[in-house]
Amino acid sequence: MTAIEARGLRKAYGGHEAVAGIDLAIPNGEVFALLGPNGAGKTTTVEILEGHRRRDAGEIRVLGTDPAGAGRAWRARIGIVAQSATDVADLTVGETVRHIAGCYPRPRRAAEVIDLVGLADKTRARVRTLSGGQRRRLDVALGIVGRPEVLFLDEPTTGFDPQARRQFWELVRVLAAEGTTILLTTHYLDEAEALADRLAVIAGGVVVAEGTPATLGGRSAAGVVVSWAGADGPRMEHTDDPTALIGRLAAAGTDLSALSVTRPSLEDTYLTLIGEAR
Ligand SMILES: Nc1ncnc2c1ncn2[C@@H]1O[C@H](COP(=O)(O)OP(=O)(O)OP(=O)(O)O)[C@@H](O)[C@H]1O
Repeated sequence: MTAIEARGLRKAYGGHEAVAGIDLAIPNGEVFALLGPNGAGKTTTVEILEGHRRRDAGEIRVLGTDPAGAGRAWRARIGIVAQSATDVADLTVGETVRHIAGCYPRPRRAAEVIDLVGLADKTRARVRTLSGGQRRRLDVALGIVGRPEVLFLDEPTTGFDPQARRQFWELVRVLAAEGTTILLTTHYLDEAEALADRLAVIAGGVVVAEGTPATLGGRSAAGVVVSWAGADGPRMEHTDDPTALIGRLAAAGTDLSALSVTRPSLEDTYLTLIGEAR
């Protein structure tokens, strides 16, 4: 079954079309990343799919339901980590998570969720005393406490230190292994590469490329760069056939002790796609 489906999605603010015809089809259990520069239309798309923003046109189904008219039962199956944190009253971390857990029919245990996001030692701390990254971890806890079938993560790791990001990646893998469908927006290409089964690049409100991290934008078919230590200093060559090139170098008695063969990184591919879309 397709967990998230959008066809011909459009949304304009005043005269500006922020989302200009987006199609998405995300099967159950997939981790899907939306990439794109600031203002590309990612958050608008995600908020429409969450049922938090009206669309101008297009067909949408999330868990088989149009989010625009969906009720409490549907909402209980959805988890949201929005880009801007929701204001919470002057509660502790533990009270906040327990309070939100109470809104769901079959929540995770609050202590388990707090532990999963690495805030166990902050359970009794007031939310207003948390650091930015700790506050973001709490947002993630609130997004997953209801045991959602579909989880929307809008730039979830902004402000995380490197260790917290790795812990969060592990958490996403656990949720994915449990069968959660996850739609993630991120500006971290390493995050998309580490987590996403598939990804789409959005620019100017349209999808400019879609694929797996390995194949996006023809990445797997793109040539490689072979570099080695030449007699007169470092040498490099672009080639589609590294085996033949290295064979020729070896036959010519070239020193290959510093040989390297590299494909364009996901970031290289992304920047090329964004550049072409301008
Ligand atoms: N409430 C609003 N009113 C007017 N314009 C808006 C509103 N929300 C978004 N926009 C505009 O729509 C466009 C898309 O914004 P959106 O937030 O969807 O982009 P994004 O891809 O999520 O960007 P970022 O990476 O910066 O979060 C931008 O030009 C933005 O200025």
